[in-house]
Amino acid sequence: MVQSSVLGFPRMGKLRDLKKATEAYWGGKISRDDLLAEGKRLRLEHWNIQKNAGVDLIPSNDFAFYDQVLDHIQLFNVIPERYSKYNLDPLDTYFAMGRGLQKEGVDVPALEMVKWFDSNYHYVKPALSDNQEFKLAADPKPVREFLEAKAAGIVTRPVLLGPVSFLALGKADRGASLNPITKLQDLLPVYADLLAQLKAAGAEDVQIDEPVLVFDLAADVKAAFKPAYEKLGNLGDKAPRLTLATYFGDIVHNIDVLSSLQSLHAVHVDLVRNPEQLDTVIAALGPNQTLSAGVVDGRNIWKADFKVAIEKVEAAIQKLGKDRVIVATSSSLLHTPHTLASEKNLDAEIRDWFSFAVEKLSEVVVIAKAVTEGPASVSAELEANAKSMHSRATSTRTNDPAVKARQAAVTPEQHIRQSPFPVRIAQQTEHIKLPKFPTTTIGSFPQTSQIRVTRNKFTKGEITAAEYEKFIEDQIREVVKVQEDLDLDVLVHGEAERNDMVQYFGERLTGYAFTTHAWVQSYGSRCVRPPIIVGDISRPAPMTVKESKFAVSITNKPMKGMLTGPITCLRWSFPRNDVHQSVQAQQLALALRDEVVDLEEAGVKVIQVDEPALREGLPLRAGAEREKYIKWAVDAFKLSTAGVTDSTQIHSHFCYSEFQDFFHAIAALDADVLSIENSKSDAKLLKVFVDEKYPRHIGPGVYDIHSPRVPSEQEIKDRAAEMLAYLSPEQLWINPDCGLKTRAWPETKAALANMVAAAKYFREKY
Ligand SMILES: CN1c2c(nc(N)[nH]c2=O)NC[C@@H]1CNc1ccc(C(=O)N[C@@H](CCC(=O)N[C@@H](CCC(=O)N[C@@H](CCC(=O)O)C(=O)O)C(=O)O)C(=O)O)cc1
Ligand SMILES: N[C@@H](CCS)C(=O)O
Ligand SMILES: [Zn+2]
Repeated sequence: MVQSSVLGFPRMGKLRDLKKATEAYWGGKISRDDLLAEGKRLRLEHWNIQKNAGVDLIPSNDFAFYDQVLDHIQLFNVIPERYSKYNLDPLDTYFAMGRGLQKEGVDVPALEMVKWFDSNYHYVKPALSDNQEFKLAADPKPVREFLEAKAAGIVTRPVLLGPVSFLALGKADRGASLNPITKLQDLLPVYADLLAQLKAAGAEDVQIDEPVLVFDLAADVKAAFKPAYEKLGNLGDKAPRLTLATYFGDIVHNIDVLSSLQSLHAVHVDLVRNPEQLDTVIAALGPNQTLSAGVVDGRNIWKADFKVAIEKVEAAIQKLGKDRVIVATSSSLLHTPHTLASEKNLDAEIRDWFSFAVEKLSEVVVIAKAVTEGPASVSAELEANAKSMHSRATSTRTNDPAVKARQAAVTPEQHIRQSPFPVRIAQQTEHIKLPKFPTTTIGSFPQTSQIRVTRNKFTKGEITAAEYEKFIEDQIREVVKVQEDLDLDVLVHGEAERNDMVQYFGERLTGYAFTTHAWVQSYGSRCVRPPIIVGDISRPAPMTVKESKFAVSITNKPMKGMLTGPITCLRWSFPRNDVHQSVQAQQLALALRDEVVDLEEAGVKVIQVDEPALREGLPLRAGAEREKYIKWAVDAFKLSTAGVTDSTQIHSHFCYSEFQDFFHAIAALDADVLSIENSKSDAKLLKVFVDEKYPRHIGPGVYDIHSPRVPSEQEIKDRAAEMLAYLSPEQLWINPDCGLKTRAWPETKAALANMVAAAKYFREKY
């Protein structure tokens, strides 16, 4: 029998219940026990949904109050002393590491948070000390949650992040210099103990995620797999069987590693992303090993094409037999929204093309049944699926000849600014008039609950468009006044009218569908509702001009227009899977180009086009695919921005971007000013700008915006002084790491006041 399996389920709940409970706990509105009870309720609900859908292998320990990697940091006691020294309740230590804490004598910033592979999910990076010791937590979470499910009559397959990935995704803590992978031998006994406890609790199978296998691995990381799994896979009756899971890429380049891991029970590969790896992986399996075939997309919302999926699984069965194949989601379903059932406003034709997490459970079950019992056993499901596939493939909604004609007419010249940077900056200096060390922010100001509630009322028709517009104008007025009082140099309008920097644009572009409840966790309690690209994209009307024009009209200071770039719009939407992403990016670029030109005409002299997802889209492995991506992605940005005159200053913003291996792409954008996230990284990383003789302006973030903590003026001065070791005073802008939408007003004003004071200090000094 071919079993069905799921690698992980979204944990927020149907109505973002976990977000609400967690934020209520942080705000002191519910107790620790209330929060723990809500976590338990959600876990049980999610296990039952999977059980009722008929899934054979149901995950546990995929739940986390903040992040699954952070769970492992606490599980193995990789807790830096700056957090443990306060002897907080374990849950509060956990949140302090995730989001920082500044309260009642505690003042500690968060651990670094970075993107999870090429997704829009963020994980907390393990930070190891030179003398790092590992210790398994008492009452380990994976065992506790396994027993919790078992008590409810559901035998689950616990999910662990494997030791090699845990270490390879970590780093040396501040002041330490170790290479984390050198600690493998010390970590393995802790895993062995954990596996033994899981087995004793009744777990027969464990899913052990080693997603780093999709990367080009450093030799020492690659070499770590064999000793790790020789130990963990040979614990005999004392341990569960291990299914090693990889996702978001292929493992063909590391296939020798796989061949050496004969102690594993099963290997999971992502056959949505890389179907071509199937034969190589099968050939590397030992005679008793099982293949977990990831054929239902865990990263997108399109219905699986049953015909294609079944063909892949049948191809595996041909070689391995039915008992050695499992049908699975390609990755955890964490990256998909909870259920399509919550969407009441979707057009019926389009809705029929989608499948969210709950619906994907049925997909793995149907595919497993089709290959176990034969297609006749699920003929109705197969027929309905074939109809949906046909409907989408032939729909006129996906095809806009006018968009295609415009794309065909794009010329190389449209990607290039009129003059080179020295000419442009001279004109911009004249046109915009800025001091040295100009201060600015990244765009958004606090999205207060008043803003969200008012928008919600407008969406529900409880207030009129005119009332909402007036409300937004008042918000802009307030934000402009605050910035003037703070004496910032380049102002922003605050983005109060935007629900999200991508969704907002998706809702204004033709070719998109958008949802009401399709939330996906981005980090911690924060969620996003990615709009869905269903067809060719165009801009029926200006999207941001009204608010920017209004903002320009109420101040004498320069006002930045604020747009989300084509690659970020693409990556943080659910993209089409029937058209290459480069085509979708170019369509977005053309729509944004018109918006940029309209903003310029409206008197906006500075325009920022955010591209925080540019780095995230980089193929995970070096090689030709990467270079191709960089070419089309950079072209899309340039196409969107190069329609302006020299005196208009183009900014771009990047957060979450490790730019060391990506510098040439950022440089190729030819943006006049870059603002980049830098406050939690070593300023030494800026050396690349010197080495590469980067000529244009840069604002490396001087403080972290993810935490409510207020940086002191001195801290900001120290940070900027470090930057000046690498950047010239003429180049340096002073700004935060990213937008301020998640912050509250008191900390925002306090932090910006310190930032402006620090900038003035340098202005005096130079
Ligand atoms: C910069 N980042 C972003 C990423 N991806 C995006 N798509 N957008 C981003 O900005 N990826 C990388 C980072 C991740 N960072 C963040 C930062 C902040 C958030 C965030 O705050 N998310 C909000 C939801 C934002 C939103 O869409 N709000 C809507 C709906 C608000 C709402 O909850 N309404 C209520 C009713 C009103 C009320 O009572 O409050 C409801 O529907 O029930 C809006 O403002 O209209 C979050 O709350 O998590 C995400 C990623
Ligand atoms: N302009 C956006 C960028 C976030 S990456 C903001 O300020 O929120
Ligand atoms: Zn940002």
